[in-house]
Amino acid sequence: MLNVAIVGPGLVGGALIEQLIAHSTSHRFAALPIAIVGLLNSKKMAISQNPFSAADLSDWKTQVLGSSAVVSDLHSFTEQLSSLQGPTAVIDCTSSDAIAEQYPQWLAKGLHVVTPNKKAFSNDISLFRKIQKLSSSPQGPSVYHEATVGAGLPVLSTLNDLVRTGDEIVKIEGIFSGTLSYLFNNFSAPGATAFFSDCVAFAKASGYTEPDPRDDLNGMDVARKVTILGRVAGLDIGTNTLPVENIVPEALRSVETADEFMQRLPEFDAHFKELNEQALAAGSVLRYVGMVDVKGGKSGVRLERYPLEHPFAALKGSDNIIAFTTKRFPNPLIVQGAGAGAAVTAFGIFADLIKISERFNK
Ligand SMILES: NC(=O)C1=CN([C@@H]2O[C@H](COP(=O)(O)OP(=O)(O)OC[C@H]3O[C@@H](n4cnc5c(N)ncnc54)[C@H](OP(=O)(O)O)[C@@H]3O)[C@@H](O)[C@H]2O)C=CC1
Ligand SMILES: N[C@@H](CC=O)C(=O)O
Repeated sequence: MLNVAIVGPGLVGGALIEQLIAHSTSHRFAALPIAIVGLLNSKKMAISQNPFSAADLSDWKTQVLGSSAVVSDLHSFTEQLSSLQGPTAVIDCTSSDAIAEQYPQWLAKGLHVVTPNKKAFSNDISLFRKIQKLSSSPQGPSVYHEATVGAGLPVLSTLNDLVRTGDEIVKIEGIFSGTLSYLFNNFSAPGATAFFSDCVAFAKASGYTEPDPRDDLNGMDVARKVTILGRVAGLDIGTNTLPVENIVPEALRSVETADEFMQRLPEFDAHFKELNEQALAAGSVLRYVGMVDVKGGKSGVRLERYPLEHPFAALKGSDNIIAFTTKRFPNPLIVQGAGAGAAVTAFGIFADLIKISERFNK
C-alpha cells in the first residue's frame, strides 16, 4: 500500500481527495493500493497509522483537519511519515516556497514527492539539481510533477520521453497558462464584447488563476513553466534570466491584496480594449505565449499578435497548446487541452501517484 499525505488541501488538493474517494468507491475499478494517511495545512495537521476512511475524507475539513488538535509542524509531520510502514508519498498542493524547500529532506528520508507546485523546479537551480540528484536512483524515492506544466496534460512526460530516448529538442512554444488562454480567447476575438476585467474575474472564479491573479498576469506563472521545460530539456535558465512581459497595469502592481487588485482592474479595461482593437485592426488577435528556444537562445514569455488562421488564434476555453519541435518532429508534436482547473490538475497528480504505486505492486 502506498501511504499518501497531502500538504495544502485547497482547490486542487480537495479535488484530488474527491477523485481518490470516487475511484475507491467505484465498482468500475479494482481497488488501488493508495491510502490517504495525512493532511496538513498552514494551521493544523492530522496523521494516522491507518488510512482515513472514505466517509471521513468526504468531509475532511470537519472530520479530519477540523477535528484535529495538532498544530502544523513540518518537522514532526516528516518524522511521523518516515516512520510509517511501507512506501509513502507527500503531495504538495500549496504554492509555497517554504514547502518546496522541504523536498530534499523528504527525499533524503525516502519519501516520494508528487506536486503541482512549480516553485521547487523554477526557483534557484541549485534546489532543482538537488531534487534531481536525490530522485535519480531507480531504487530510491521518486519525484513527479506533471501538473506543474499544463495541469493534467502530458507535457513533461512527453518531454522526458523525447529527451531520454535521445531526440534533440529544438524549441518548445505555446500557450502555457489556462488563465491567460481563457482571457485572450474570450477577450481578443473578432466580435468579442467581453471586458478584460470580467474575463479575469471569471478565470479566478473558475479556479484557473493563482491565488493572486497578478501571478498569472505578470507573466511569472508562464515564466516558471518555461523555466521548468527548459531545465528538463537541459538548459540552465531561470525566471530571472528570461525576458518576461508583465501585463499588470503599473498602478496595480503594488496594491496590497488580490481583492483590491480585482476591484480596481475595471479602471484599466479601456487600456486593454485599445490593445485589442489595434491587434484586430491588423487582422490579428492577442495571445500570451512562452518559448523555450533550445538551439536559438531566444527563450522568453510575452504578449504577441497572431493572425486569425494561426492555431493559437483558434484556441478555446482555458486550453493550453504546446508544440515540441525536435529533430524527430520537425513538424511539431502538439499537446492541447484544458490547462487549468481543479479537476484536470488533480487528474495529473492522480496519474503521477499511480505511477509511483505501480513501482511497489509488480
Ligand atoms: N488551479 C489550477 O488550475 C492549477 C494549479 N496548480 C498549482 O497547484 C497548487 C495549488 O493550487 P490551488 O489548489 O489552486 O491553491 P489553493 O490556494 O486553493 O490551495 C493551496 C492550499 O495550500 C495551503 N497552504 C498554503 N501555504 C501553506 C503552508 N505553508 N503549509 C501548509 N499549507 C499551506 C492553503 O491553506 P491554508 O492557507 O489554510 O493553510 C491552501 O488550502 C499551486 O501550486 C498552483 O500553482 C497547477 C496547475 C493548475
Ligand atoms: N494559474 C495557472 C494554473 C496552472 O498552472 C494557469 O492559469 O495556468
